[in-house]
Amino acid sequence: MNAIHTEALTKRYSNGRGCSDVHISVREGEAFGFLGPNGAGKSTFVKMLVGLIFPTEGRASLFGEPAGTVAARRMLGYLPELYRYQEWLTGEEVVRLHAKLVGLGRDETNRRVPELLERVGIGLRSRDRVKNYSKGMQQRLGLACALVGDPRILFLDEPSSAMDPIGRSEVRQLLHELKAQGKTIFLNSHLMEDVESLCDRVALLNNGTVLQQGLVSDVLQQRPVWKLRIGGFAPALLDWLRVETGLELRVVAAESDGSAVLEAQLESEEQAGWLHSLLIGQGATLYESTKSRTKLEEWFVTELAGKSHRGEKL
Ligand SMILES: Nc1ncnc2c1ncn2[C@@H]1O[C@H](COP(=O)(O)OP(=O)(O)OP(=O)(O)O)[C@@H](O)[C@H]1O
Repeated sequence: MNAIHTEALTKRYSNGRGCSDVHISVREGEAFGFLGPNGAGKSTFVKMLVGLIFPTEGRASLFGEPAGTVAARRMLGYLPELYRYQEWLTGEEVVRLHAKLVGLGRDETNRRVPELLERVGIGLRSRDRVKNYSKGMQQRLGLACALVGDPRILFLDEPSSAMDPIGRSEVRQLLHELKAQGKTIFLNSHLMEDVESLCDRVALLNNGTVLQQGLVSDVLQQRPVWKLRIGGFAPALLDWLRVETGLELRVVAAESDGSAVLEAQLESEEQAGWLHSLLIGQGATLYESTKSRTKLEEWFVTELAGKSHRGEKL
């Protein structure tokens, strides 16, 4: 059974925006990255899964329970994109409140709350009032609240957007630990590196609909970029190669001694070999040739290139 399953899930706000016809399946223990430009509909989709808004059409379930029901909500933890906690309470009180809301007993609350506050990096500040917390601290608090019920599925909407690089790397580490414990993670994020290192699968949303989805490993293998370090480079050689091969070759670096690094997206090792022989045939020296994986960010940009999107700023 899938941890998350949606069929034609659609939310149309009165202004016609939202998201439409989203089909997604996430297996238990998987980390799923939900990507897309600002305003694509990522938060809208998550809000339907956690039961905060109702779909206009379509269906969604968590471990077979219809989204929005008590049975489904019991299984999830949620860190919203726009989090705000009771600023007159201390961090510890906020997490205790959430423990109560998820029905944790006293002993478990007493054990879990300090442990979680420590784990998300609030530790010593847990007795300060939330009004004295920075945005990053409040986001850490939000993570503790999402985790307090030990949920099977975690919905995280930009979980480290307010954090400094140290905070981001701590969150990254925490998410890896949670995944290793078998939690299912649904991650909305603009941080491609985080998605790339954590997620098994991704979907790319644009203007409310899914453009592409698949395994991260497949996406990264789609168009490997080759880097060729050569000697004897001249602009005329590049022009000749472009015409001869029809490839989009780019000069990444060119030195006055004639050495240069060329970059190209190639389909196969054979094509790379052919390019090598053409270069050598033209009198260039091939110092090094390496295949690098396509980064998710390049995929994101390439897939969206030339397409209109809502392009909203945060
Ligand atoms: N309550 C609402 N009423 C009307 N329109 C809304 C509402 N909430 C969101 N929208 C619109 O629906 C679209 C999707 O918004 P959503 O917040 O889901 O996008 P997002 O992909 O999460 O964006 P971001 O990356 O900026 O957080 C946007 O055009 C947004 O302006």
